[in-house]
Amino acid sequence: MKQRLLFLGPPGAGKGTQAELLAERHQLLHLSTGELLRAEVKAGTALGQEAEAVMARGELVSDALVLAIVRSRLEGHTGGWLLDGFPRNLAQAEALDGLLAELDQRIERVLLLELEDGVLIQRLLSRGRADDNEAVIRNRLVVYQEQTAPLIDHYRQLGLLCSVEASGTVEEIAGRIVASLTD
Ligand SMILES: Nc1ncnc2c1ncn2[C@@H]1O[C@H](COP(=O)(O)OP(=O)(O)O)[C@@H](O)[C@H]1O
Ligand SMILES: [Mg+2]
Repeated sequence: MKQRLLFLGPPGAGKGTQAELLAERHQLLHLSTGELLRAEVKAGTALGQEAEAVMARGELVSDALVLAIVRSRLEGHTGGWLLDGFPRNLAQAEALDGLLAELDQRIERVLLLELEDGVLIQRLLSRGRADDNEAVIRNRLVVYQEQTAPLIDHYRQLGLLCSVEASGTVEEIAGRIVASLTD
């Protein structure tokens, strides 16, 4: 099975849920930049203080800050990994390429979780995180379309992209993901 993966898709598509499940079942390192940033905010670190207001608006925190977080976790890790919420724009994708070249590793597959906007918004509203109110959700979807969606073509051109229908139950989606990683 492929062991070095990116999860791509809009907020609410289920990246975190599926990434956590897959990581646990296949002993992969799960790196969610959103989770790591929220932990920094909670701990009140300098980094967290810098990120908090940006996250509350649904915008992206600085590429340098996020890259530093990812770098610190991937350096020294030799096994498989699964990145969720990173890269989120082309600059981050290029920075990741540079980091992986240094580590002599490469992305084996990019899983795009696809789901229609209406369902995404319903899922996010029922989740109720601090940045899950309607105005911020709309902004996160705009930021996704403008900054993150261009990564779809980028990874398609590299022959790494695999689309997965992200509707249905957690286990149904997990089944589709595993099937797409073993072909
Ligand atoms: N790679 C990243 N670059 C910049 N900001 C990020 C990144 N990852 C997470 N964030 C910040 O954390 C917030 C929440 O991210 P995340 O938990 O991944 O949301 P979701 O999974 O709902 O898309 C984002 O709206 C953004 O402010
Ligand atoms: Mg998430």
